[in-house]
Amino acid sequence: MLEIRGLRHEYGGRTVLDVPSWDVAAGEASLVLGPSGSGKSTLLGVVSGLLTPTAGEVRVAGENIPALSAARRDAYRAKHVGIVLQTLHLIAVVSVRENLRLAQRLAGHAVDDARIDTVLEGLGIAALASRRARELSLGEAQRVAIARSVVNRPALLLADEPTSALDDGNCEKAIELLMSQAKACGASLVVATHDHRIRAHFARQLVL
Ligand SMILES: Nc1ncnc2c1ncn2[C@@H]1O[C@H](COP(=O)(O)OP(=O)(O)OP(=O)(O)O)[C@@H](O)[C@H]1O
Repeated sequence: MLEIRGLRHEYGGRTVLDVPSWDVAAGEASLVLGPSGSGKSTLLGVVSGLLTPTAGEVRVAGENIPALSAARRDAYRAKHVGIVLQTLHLIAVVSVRENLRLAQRLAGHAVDDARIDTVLEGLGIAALASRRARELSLGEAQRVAIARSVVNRPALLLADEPTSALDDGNCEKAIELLMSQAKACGASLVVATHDHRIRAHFARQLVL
């Protein structure tokens, strides 16, 4: 699903990311570990097509993402990539359902409330559908962000520090939910973190 070759990224002539070779198979879960500043967010930015690397190939289902035009990269991200960031970026003043409908529209899909209900039920938050995002607890908001990331059945689910703000119980739950949701849509999961608590969940690890 994901094949990286000779990937390098520089800021101001300083190399901040250097990944000679890395593969993630379809449906596989993989952890990217590294201390602050080691390039984890840069790697996810490149894989999601938000950032054009200085050099290298990033193939997703055979397509070299950095070589696509900006418009095609946006379309690729909307259709095939789900992203959960540490800052959840929910739209605070609209309902949970509207947040998910917006994700469907942005991906060019028709609104599908049945799909939204299925995803919310799978995450145990069906009762929150009409609540405004700003009225949610952190744990609830995180589940909504996971729901939004999978609502369009992505091929690739990326999570940047999804657990570092969570206590041990919620940390376990968040990882289990990410894994079960990735499995439910057959997505490859890539979690970038410096949180060593979640290491044991991942057989495959890339250390930056
Ligand atoms: N826009 C930018 N301009 C210049 N340098 C940058 C920029 N973005 C990131 N960097 C630098 O690139 C390096 C890698 O940053 P990155 O955010 O990828 O690390 P990270 O491993 O995700 O860190 P953290 O765990 O703290 O989020 C850091 O040294 C950072 O200072």
